[in-house]
This record gives sequence, C-alpha cells and structure tokens, in this order.
Amino acid sequence: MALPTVNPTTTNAWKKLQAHFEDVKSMHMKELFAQDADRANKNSIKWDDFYVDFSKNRITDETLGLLLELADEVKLKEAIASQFSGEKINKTEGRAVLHTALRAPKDAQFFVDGENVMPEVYEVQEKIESFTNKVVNGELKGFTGKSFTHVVNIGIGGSDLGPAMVVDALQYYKNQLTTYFVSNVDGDHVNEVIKKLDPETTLFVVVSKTFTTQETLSNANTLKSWFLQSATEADIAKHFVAVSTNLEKVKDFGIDANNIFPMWDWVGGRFSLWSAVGLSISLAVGYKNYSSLLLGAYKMDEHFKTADFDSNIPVILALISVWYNNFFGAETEAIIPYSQYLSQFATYLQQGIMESNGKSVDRNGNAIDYQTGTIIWGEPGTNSQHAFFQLIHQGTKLIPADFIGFVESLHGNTDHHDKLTSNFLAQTEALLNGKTEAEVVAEGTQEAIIPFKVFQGNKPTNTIFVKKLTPESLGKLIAMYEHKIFVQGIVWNIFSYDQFGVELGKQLANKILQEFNTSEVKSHDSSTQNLLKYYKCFK
Ligand SMILES: O=P(O)(O)OC[C@H]1O[C@H](O)[C@H](O)[C@@H](O)[C@@H]1O
Repeated sequence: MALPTVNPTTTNAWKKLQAHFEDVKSMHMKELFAQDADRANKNSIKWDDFYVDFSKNRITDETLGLLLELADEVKLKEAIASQFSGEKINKTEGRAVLHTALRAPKDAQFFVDGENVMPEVYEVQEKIESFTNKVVNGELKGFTGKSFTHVVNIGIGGSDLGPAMVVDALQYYKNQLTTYFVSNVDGDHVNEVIKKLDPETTLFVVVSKTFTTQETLSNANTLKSWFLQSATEADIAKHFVAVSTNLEKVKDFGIDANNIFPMWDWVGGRFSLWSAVGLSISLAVGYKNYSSLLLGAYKMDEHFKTADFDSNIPVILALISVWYNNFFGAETEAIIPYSQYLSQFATYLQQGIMESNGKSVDRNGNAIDYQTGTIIWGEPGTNSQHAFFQLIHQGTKLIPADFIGFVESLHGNTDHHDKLTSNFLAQTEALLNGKTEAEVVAEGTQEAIIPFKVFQGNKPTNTIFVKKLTPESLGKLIAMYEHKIFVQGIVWNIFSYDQFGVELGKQLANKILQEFNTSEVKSHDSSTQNLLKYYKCFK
C-alpha cells in the first residue's frame, strides 16, 4: 500500500482544530495548571529510562484529542506499517526507507523487493565489529608497522553530522583513538586536521553514500596526496577504508575491495549513522558501545510501532509541534540539551529535520498552501541562557523548545550537576509562569522600570528527562527525533526522504567552477556576474 495522500487541511480534525485554536489561543498555561491538579501526570509519558513531560504546552485535553484525530485521519497507523514493511515509500527516488532494519535484532525480517535484508545487515555489522576490534587492540598496523592512533572521518551531510555528533556525545565512553572529522570543502578544514596527523598512525575512513560528493572526494584526494608524500600507493590499502553504496567508484579512487563497508540505497544519508556510516563511532567508542547505541534505537522503534498514539513519545511530540507550526504560526523550534556532550545535537537535527521536511509540494505533486518543516536551532544550556534566552523569554516570537536533560551525570560531581539541573528545571518553569506586574512591583522595582521586568510566560516547552547519557539512551533519543520527522511528514502530506532542494546550488557551483578557468563566462544575473569577475581579477 502506498503512503496515504491526505491533505491535512481538508480533514475534519483540522477544521475543528482551527475553531478550537480561536478558543484557546489567548489562554495562559498557568490557568490550565491551576484548573487541573493532575495536569502534569496526565501530560507526561514515562517509558523505560525516559520521562517526557509535555504538560507545559498550550494544549488542553481537547487539543490533544483533536491532534490524535488528525493522526487517524491522515492514516498515520497505515503509514507507519508501510514504512516498516519495506515498501518504497520514498517514492520520488523509488526507494524503501529501512534505517530501522539496521538496528533490529538478527532474527528480525525486513524485506526489500521480496528479499530479507537482515543477513546482509549482519554481515556488514560483523565486518564492522572485527575491523573495530583489530584497530582498537592494535592488531591492525599502518605501513611502518605501528598501531593506529588517529581516525579521520571524511564525509559531509549525513556522512559526517551523525557520526560527528555521536562521537562527541559519547566522548566519555571513548577509547585511546583520537577521531577527527573533515567535511567542508574549505581547505582550511582539512589543512588544520593534517597538522595534527602522523601518516604512519592515521586511519582514513572515506564515507559517501554516492561517492560522487565534491567535498568528500576533494578532501579524500588531498589527504591521499598528503599520505603519499610519506608512503607508497601499495600502502593505501592499509590506511584507507570506505563506506559507500557505489563500490565501483570506491575502487576507482584506489581503495582496496576488502576495505569497503557497503551500505544500501534504502538508507537515507541523514538516517545512516546506524549503517557502516557509523564506523567512526564504532572505532571511537568500541563495538560494544556502538551496538548499545543501535539497541537503544531499536527499543525506540518498538515503542513507536506499538505504543498507542496517546502515549507514543514521537507521535505526541510531532503532533504538538504541528499545533504550533500550523495553528500558532510558530516558525522555529529550539533544541536545548542540558549537556555539554550534546553540543552538536541541534546541528545534527538541523539536517535530519530540515532536509526531510523542508518541502512545499505534497505527495500528490501539488503545491502546498500550509506550513511544513520547522526551522531547528539550539545550543546547550546553561550557555544558551546567557546568549539567546532573552528573546525566548521576552521577545515577540513564539519559540517552542525541547529541553533535554539527564538525571545522573557522568562526571559524578554533584555540585555541578545540581546547579545544571536546577537551571534545567527553572527555565521551563520561568517560561511557563513568567512574572506578573504585581510580582515585579512586590520586588520593590522602581516604577519606570516595571514594564521591562515583566515576563508574559506562556512559552511552551517539552522536557525530555533521561536517566543517564549512555550509548543506549542516545540511540533512543536520536530515533525519537527520526520518528517525529516521519510523523510530521505524514501529517503534512510530503515526502520526507528525498532532498532535491540541495541539487540546484551544486549544479550552479560546478558551472561556475568551470568558468573560473576559462575566459568564457556564461550568462548569469548581473550580481553573480560581477562577483564572479571580481574573484577572477585576483586569481
Ligand atoms: O554520503 P554522500 O553521498 O556523500 O552525501 C552527503 C550528503 O550530501 C547531499 O547533498 C545531501 O544533501 C545529504 O543528504 C547527504 O547526506
């Protein structure tokens, strides 16, 4: 069964939500809390080591009921079944979407074109495991017989952001290997990394699903040339491995066939850290931790597949986000992890969410006249409190925010962790309640200053409180957002798994690159034409 193609704005639930919005739009959450002593209990989900409190949102029981009706009317249940069945729901690219197969147990079955992909998935996982073990325990050596000390992941987009974020997030679990990520075609990136490398002890992991990406091939070639200043062509086999679906292109690049970790077209780039794209993660934290990450994601998959929608974390978070995006007109969502380890989390989610749901044509091929993908941004607390929180508290824009925190710290210093957690809790409370004029007056504030010190409050937040940052809980957290993306794509009636919007700039860049080296400058708008000429003047 193909994905349903229901225009959400034509559903009964949508119309009811519009009318309901008019009734509740000016309501203050403070009143909702005052009216219902059980609000926080009712509007939270405790699952495994996750406690998700969504009570600090501008929703009533009726809002939630209508959002759940919307999920039914757009046939979310059927859509979930289609995705997990291996059907080619990425219709515009003719592909199945099965990143969930990559974290499923060995005896699970996922079919693509009638064939169970699990044996292949596990074959690659076993290859990752044995390769990781040999690198980490020093058995595998470089061209001068030394063990590896450094790993460089060369990739961009989905072949960089996921592994880079996870390696950073799981630093606490890292082994002796030092890991670097080179992504930008800006030569400064690769040059700065080269300064820190020793060719004798560095392993290069070239990651590119297509193996045609300009940035990755340029960086890989630069690193290969640098390596060959000290080594021979034959040594490349000892130092370069690749992750790709394009085996021919990898071989053309000069990487030994045994050093290729395959992936499949049914894994989208931004959902690929669970495939061999995660090789750098496995190398950095060891295979055991890497498989715990996968296990966490699998547990979230099971929750998503089986929990009723009213207690289904990704579904609830997705529907609340639709409420703000499509009814309140909120344009952005902030992701605020109270963990320095998650400092790249929002950056990672920017690709996942914005590349997936930044679409304006529906699944019938028609232009859309309602809002789709939200703008994602964020930085860890408490730093962000001292940077952009002013605007969230007192600005004119409505910015729903996810607050992500951990009950236990990894460092064990209670003084620091209590301070961090008190801020984590205080901020959502402040955003909820604000501060009234009466309260400002009661503080003895000088009269002329009073209006400036008032906080309206009524700013929505979700609190995602997780027991501890572990590979497994991180896997759950990432998978939670992956499923949220999917649910929202279904509601908005868009295809979440293609990304044609990134192609135009690439095509034009290739054209301009040719023009730098010829006297012929093809027709551009006058602005681009002038800028191009300006650059050429100094070349
Ligand atoms: O893995 P690659 O084929 O090199 O692709 C890397 C990235 O580039 C593309 O432009 C897409 O926008 C991303 O979705 C993808 O992750």
